[in-house]
This record gives sequence, C-alpha cells and structure tokens, in this order.
Amino acid sequence: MGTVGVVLVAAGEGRRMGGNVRKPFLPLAGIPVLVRTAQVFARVSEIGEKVIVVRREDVPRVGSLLAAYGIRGFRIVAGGERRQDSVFLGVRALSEEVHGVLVHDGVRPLVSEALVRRMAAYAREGRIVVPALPVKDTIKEISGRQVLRTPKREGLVRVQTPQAFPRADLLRALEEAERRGWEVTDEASVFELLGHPVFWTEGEEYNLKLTTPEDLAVAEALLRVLSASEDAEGQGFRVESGAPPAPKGYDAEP
Ligand SMILES: Nc1ccn([C@@H]2O[C@H](COP(=O)(O)OP(=O)(O)OP(=O)(O)O)[C@@H](O)[C@H]2O)c(=O)n1
Ligand SMILES: C[C@](O)(CO)[C@H](O)COP(=O)(O)O
Repeated sequence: MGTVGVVLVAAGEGRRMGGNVRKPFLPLAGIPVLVRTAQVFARVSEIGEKVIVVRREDVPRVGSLLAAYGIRGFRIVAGGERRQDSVFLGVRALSEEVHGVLVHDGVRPLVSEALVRRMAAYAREGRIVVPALPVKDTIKEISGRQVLRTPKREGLVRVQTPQAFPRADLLRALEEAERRGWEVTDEASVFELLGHPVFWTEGEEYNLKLTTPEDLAVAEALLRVLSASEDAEGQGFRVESGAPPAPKGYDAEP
C-alpha cells in the first residue's frame, strides 16, 4: 500500500495570536507548541516520512529545537505565503514512496496519537478524510451587524486536522487550485471544489488549534487536566491500540 507521510505546517504569521513570539515557538506548559506537535507524530510508527514547513528564517531554529528535544526524522522546509502554498511545498518534499499523506497544523499540539493512527490508516488506503466534530452553538449567517439566517446545525461540522489524502492527488489538486486562483483554508476544500468526494470522521474536542491568546490558556488547562487524570488512558483521550473504528462519516459512502 505504500508509506504514509506527514506534513506539519507551521509557516504562518500568527496575526490573530499577536505578541512577539510566533505561535510554533510559544511555550505550552514549558515546551514549544511545534515541539509538542512533532513529538506526537514522532511516536506514531505508522508514519514513514515527516516534513515540517516553517518560515524560511525559522528553518535553522527549528532544526536546533528538534535536536534539543531529541526529535529525529523530520525534514524542515521553507513555507509559502498562504497555507496552501506551505502545504504544497511540504508535500513536494515527500518522496514518491509516499502513497498517503496527512496534513496537520503545527499549532494543534493536543492531537492524540490515536487520532493520528486512525487518520494514517485512511491515508494508507488512499482516502480523502477530515476529522470533524458537531457544531454545538447555533450558527447565524450575517452581513455586517445584521443577522440574515440560521442554517440547520444538523448539517454542519467543524473541521480539524490531520487531514488524509493520496499524495499524488493532493499535489494535482493544489496545482489546479493555483491555476484556478482558488484560496482555501483547508486542502479538503480543493477536492470539494473539484467535485471529488470528501468524507469526515470523528475528531477530538481536545484537538484545538491555537489561534488567539485565549486558546493558549485553554490548551494549558487541558494539558493540566490530561496529566492530572490518572485514568486518562482509559477514557478515550490517549487510547493507542486497536484497529481504527469504522468512521461514521463513511456511512453514506457509495
Ligand atoms: N503561509 C502559511 C500560513 C499558515 N500556515 C500554517 O497553517 C496552520 C493554520 O493556520 P493558522 O492557525 O491560521 O495560523 P496563522 O496563519 O499563523 O495565523 P493567522 O491567520 O492568525 O496569521 C498554522 O500551523 C500555520 O503556521 C503555514 O504553514 N503557512
Ligand atoms: C485547516 C484548519 O485547521 C481546519 O480547521 C483550518 O481551516 C485552518 O484555518 P485558518 O484560516 O488557517 O484558521
């Protein structure tokens, strides 16, 4: 079936987080965010090739950081202007041995090994799958300060990473997005725009993306909960063994 590779993207500007330290380098309970994320993927033996995409000026710093934490096996490459450019550069750095690829935000450090393994299984099978969770709040469509309408919550999910793709298809899709001038916030969107079926599977509540300063406080608190909880291993947070469960998002698959 071929190898599974991962591309961790961490070349953003972090405008919404603000501050002097870029998000990947912010300490989360004393360990830089990107190091925490890399540590999770480094522990998953199903992942063969690993790439981290960072801003060009951060390449040497990330190399030293990974070495300092004893994390081996990552190629570090310079990213692009938009997220999709960074993903493209990262995927291109994987070898042709790689059949399936996981694309993950470097700033989602609380992703569990269990979710990575589950998504790696989809990638190995050549599936296009995103982890997602139901929407809990009522969502309103707006125009300025005016509320226009309320879409049915049952038909909405909030999407996370790691997202699974066949490597060659992802490269072709991103090239097509470039040709057509599509700007997307995740790579699955390109397949949706191309009319290609994309499926979803259950994501994780703890797998939050560090976007604004409050997220950092929440992530610190979650880490405290995880480490304080003696039986967290058995509570579904860090379950690591067993075959991937049948994804509910596949129920409607033709
Ligand atoms: N040119 C870019 C833009 C984003 N990303 C990465 O994509 C992930 C998700 O993006 P987001 O959280 O929005 O990060 P930023 O783009 O850094 O944040 P902002 O939009 O607030 O500037 C992050 O890990 C970010 O580093 C990237 O690798 N290259
Ligand atoms: C890929 C992603 O993390 C899924 O939630 C998200 O789309 C990234 O979006 P952002 O615009 O970079 O916050």
